[in-house]
Amino acid sequence: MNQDELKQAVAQAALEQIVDQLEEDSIVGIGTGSTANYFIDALAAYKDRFDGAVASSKASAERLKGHGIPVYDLNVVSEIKWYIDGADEANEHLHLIKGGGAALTREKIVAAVAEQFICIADESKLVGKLGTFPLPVEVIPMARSYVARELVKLGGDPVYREDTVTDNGNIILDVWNLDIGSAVQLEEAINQIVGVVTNGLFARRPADILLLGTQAGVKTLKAK
Ligand SMILES: O=C(CO)[C@H](O)[C@H](O)COP(=O)(O)O
Repeated sequence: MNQDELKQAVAQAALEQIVDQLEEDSIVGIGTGSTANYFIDALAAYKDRFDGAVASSKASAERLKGHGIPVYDLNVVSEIKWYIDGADEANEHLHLIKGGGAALTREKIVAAVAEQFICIADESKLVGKLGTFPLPVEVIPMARSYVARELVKLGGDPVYREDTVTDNGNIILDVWNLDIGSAVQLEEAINQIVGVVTNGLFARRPADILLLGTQAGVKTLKAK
């Protein structure tokens, strides 16, 4: 199977995990990216079995609406049972790096609200140590240079992602060469920098389940 087929397989596996539990008032939290897109497309076949979705990006909201799935503002939703989303990297603790698609802040918000975060990824995303993929940091535009200098003090090499404006009107710094020892500590330290909206480390709120698409089938990983 190629990478896209692996992504499609984990999306299908995630659907199978939740489909029997869907109720007419269920709201499903939906992530962003190509793997999440496969999940949206698979979920569409069951759109009459649940109420609707909350999306972590404008792009996902458009895709959901294109399938006729109602999309709710998070502020009118009190309960989300599942959040289904991809990742750029995952480790055995189910700590993640996310934000390759620049949606990290909304992803983190929906993940925080959800009871269960089901991460879906192909096997290339599982790593021994996080940090080969540059860590995305969403930053208020006027703070870009200041935040970049502070990230250098933390040992990283920030690169401005040109031509990218997030759905929240901010910019992204991709931070290379970070030594991610304690992901929780680093996540908190970066978020303390004034001007940072949030960073793409999901360690304080890791995934609950990682469905990993491998050549030997879909594996289910729980945090170690
Ligand atoms: O964090 C994300 C978007 O901000 C995505 O989940 C991540 O980039 C993985 O994308 P894909 O499923 O296309 O490999």
